[in-house]
Amino acid sequence: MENQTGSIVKFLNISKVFPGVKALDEVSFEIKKGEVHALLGENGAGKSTLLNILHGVNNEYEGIVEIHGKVVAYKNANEAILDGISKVHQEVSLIPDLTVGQNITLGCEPKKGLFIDYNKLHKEANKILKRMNCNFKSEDIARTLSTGEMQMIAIAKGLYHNAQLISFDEPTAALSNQEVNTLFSIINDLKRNGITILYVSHRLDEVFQICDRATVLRDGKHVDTFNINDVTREQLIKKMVGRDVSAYAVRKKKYPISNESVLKVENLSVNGVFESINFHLRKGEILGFAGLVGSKRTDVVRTIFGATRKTTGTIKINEKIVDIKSPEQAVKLGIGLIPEDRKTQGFIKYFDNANNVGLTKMEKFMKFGLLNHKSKTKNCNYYAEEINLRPKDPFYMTNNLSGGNQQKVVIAKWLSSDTDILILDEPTKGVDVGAKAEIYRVLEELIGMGKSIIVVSSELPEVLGLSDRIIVMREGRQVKEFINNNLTEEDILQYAMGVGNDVENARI
Ligand SMILES: Nc1ncnc2c1ncn2[C@@H]1O[C@H](COP(=O)(O)OP(=O)(O)OP(=O)(O)O)[C@@H](O)[C@H]1O
Repeated sequence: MENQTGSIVKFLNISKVFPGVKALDEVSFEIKKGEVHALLGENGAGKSTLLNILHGVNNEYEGIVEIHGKVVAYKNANEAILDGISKVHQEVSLIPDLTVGQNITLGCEPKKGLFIDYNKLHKEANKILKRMNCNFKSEDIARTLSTGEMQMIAIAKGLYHNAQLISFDEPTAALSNQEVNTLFSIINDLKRNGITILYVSHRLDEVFQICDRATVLRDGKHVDTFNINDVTREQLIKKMVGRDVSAYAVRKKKYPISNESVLKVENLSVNGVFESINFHLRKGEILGFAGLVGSKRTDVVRTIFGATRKTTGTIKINEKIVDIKSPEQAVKLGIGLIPEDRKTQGFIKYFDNANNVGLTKMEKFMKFGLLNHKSKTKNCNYYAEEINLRPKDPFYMTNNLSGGNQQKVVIAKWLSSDTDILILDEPTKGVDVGAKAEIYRVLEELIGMGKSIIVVSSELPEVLGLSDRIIVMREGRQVKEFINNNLTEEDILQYAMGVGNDVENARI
């Protein structure tokens, strides 16, 4: 029997340099066999780079990786999988038109002579799915499954290859509460079976809930590795950020809200998606939208922004009816939307930070018909400082930033824009704890300047901490509107989950 407390992975002096950035600087630590080990750090700290090295995605680095005491240098992710090192990442890449079983066994299908033995393939895949208590089958087509179920396939793929370690990178970002619970019970089950978990997340509650030990990276350097029970939340944040930061959304000042309504939405519907949405947004107010995954909050704000065509309803800006047919029109009318999917909808791949941050106000940087690069760079420098962009370099290509820093660029683009109405969809998803606090502070500043804000968020403490009023949605319907007076998470959840049925008296 193997030593349960021995290490499965040892990183020894791992360094990795990208042009202009030392992403990892002599990082050394161990992951013990059978533990759930959190890998933590701010955006750009080096977490993904280290994962890529572990999984053979990135094979040019300095230092040594040992698995089970043997030095390894995987040339690609497949070599790592065959050696028992698997990964489940946020954007699970499956072939949607293949069956679940084909996805699980892809590249290593059981064969009968020269041909794939489909009977055996489904039998083996179903055995794994049963072990994981999944309620879908190997024969199902992958495309028909939910995000959470697709993640289960990625885990099953690891188990098919006899995974000894599975890494998870922000696995809960797109999951419903129930799917998160299922995932955690599977992780506990894997752990009981001696499988090691490496867990990357910015959601600290989850880290305290399921992790045994944690390693913190900061600016590519190893800060500490410790038992999670030995630190408080505040101590953990301090290790990550290097200073005291509140991870909670708290409004420091309450500004007076005028009665002037800047946006009015009446009976807005999109056939088959959501119906009869009615609300108004006042000048200087933060209006929160709460609801479970699938409640269609994103669809509502995308429709207001002109990215989806409405079926019925009226939108008024400053009491005037407008017909917003495209996002360009919305921007002209003074509405900005920071989308949830910032990677594909937020920035231009071939632009540097200065161009991306300044994207919505290029005409402001024009002087005598020429682009004034100095003021564009100054604009970027200001916001890079505000939200702690890493690296802050205005000439750095946004596409080469870490995932979280790319998000910060998109957020900076809209914060720096001159929109009167700003809609933020999941503003702090994938954003580190330090930047969260900065974003909350900038939102407060904007409100102080008389702007109006809509925040869609799955993080209840965030909606509760920021909003003056909160609209709760469930399955495409607006089920409750609250004035945020000492509201609790339970108040919101009972409507989001369908326990409360105060639809008739929903508006206050
Ligand atoms: N392909 C690349 N080219 C240039 N620089 C890169 C590349 N990939 C990563 N970097 C840089 O390496 C550093 C570490 O990035 P990494 O993606 O590992 O951070 P992270 O901790 O995973 O951040 P996040 O929480 O935002 O995902 C960052 O400064 C990033 O800009």
